[in-house]
Amino acid sequence: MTDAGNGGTPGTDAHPPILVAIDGPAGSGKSSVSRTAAERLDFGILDTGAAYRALAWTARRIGLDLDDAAAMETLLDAWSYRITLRGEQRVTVAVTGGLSAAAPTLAEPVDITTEIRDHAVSGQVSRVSKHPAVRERLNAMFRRTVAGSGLPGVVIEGRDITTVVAPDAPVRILLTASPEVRAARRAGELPGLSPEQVLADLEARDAKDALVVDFFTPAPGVTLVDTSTLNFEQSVQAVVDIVRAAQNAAEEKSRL
Ligand SMILES: Nc1ncnc2c1ncn2[C@@H]1O[C@H](COP(=O)(O)OP(=O)(O)O)[C@@H](O)[C@H]1O
Ligand SMILES: Nc1ccn([C@@H]2O[C@H](COP(=O)(O)OP(=O)(O)O)[C@@H](O)[C@H]2O)c(=O)n1
Repeated sequence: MTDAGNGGTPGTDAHPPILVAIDGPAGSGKSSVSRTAAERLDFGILDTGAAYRALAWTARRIGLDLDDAAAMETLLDAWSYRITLRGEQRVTVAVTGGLSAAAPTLAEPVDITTEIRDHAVSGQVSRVSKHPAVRERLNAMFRRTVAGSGLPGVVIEGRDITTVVAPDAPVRILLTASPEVRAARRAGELPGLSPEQVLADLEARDAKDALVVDFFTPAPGVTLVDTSTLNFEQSVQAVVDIVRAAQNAAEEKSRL
């Protein structure tokens, strides 16, 4: 498993980046709102769900049992993963070492940016993300990626960023919206599926994911942003305002 990013030269940054941790359930706007907010702040963006999706995609491609924690750990040993932290999102994976015979087409990096959004991957990804050992290894990769990014700041979004991956981040936000609003947003992206089917799939995935991490209740110190009645622009502005207020407060404190 290798670290990922195109944000800078790893290991050469004098200051660790300012972290903005954002969690929330599917369809709350994490990816899209976080990405636009990061652009406005001139920060990078790390979409952690993409790694779980990419791991599930790779395991399915090789024909591994996603419920088998040991098989997922063996895959991680041979897995090379990269994601961009700036600009258009690109996700690539490769499989080397002992597993490469089972996946000859993955010997060189393959771009799976589009494939990881497939409905089939969304339906299976919780089988991979439920394994504590997988989570620990991906979390360590996320921390290394951010620390070595060379960027002034990184917005990192997922399900357990505010609580596990970066509990000390100076800004921590939980984005929520009602299930109906989240399903309606997702249905807009999946024209082949009925809104009822999208709502059922989304609630089923949230229920499975919530067995492992709590992303519905803000942990102490985490700011709740309910986007149910906010449009996209208002949601982005709410996040940017929280980050700017924290930056101003930190500057004020350093002057005292
Ligand atoms: N506040 C909002 N108002 C309207 N649409 C939104 C809002 N937030 C997100 N969206 C749209 O909803 C869809 C799902 O958002 P996304 O960022 O993929 O959610 P998540 O990453 O939390 O699953 C996207 O099409 C996005 O553009
Ligand atoms: N920090 C994270 C991020 C994602 N995930 C898992 O990865 C899956 C895909 O995450 P995602 O953020 O791409 O999902 P969406 O909310 O965008 O649909 C989730 O359903 C979780 O199973 C996780 O367990 N922890």
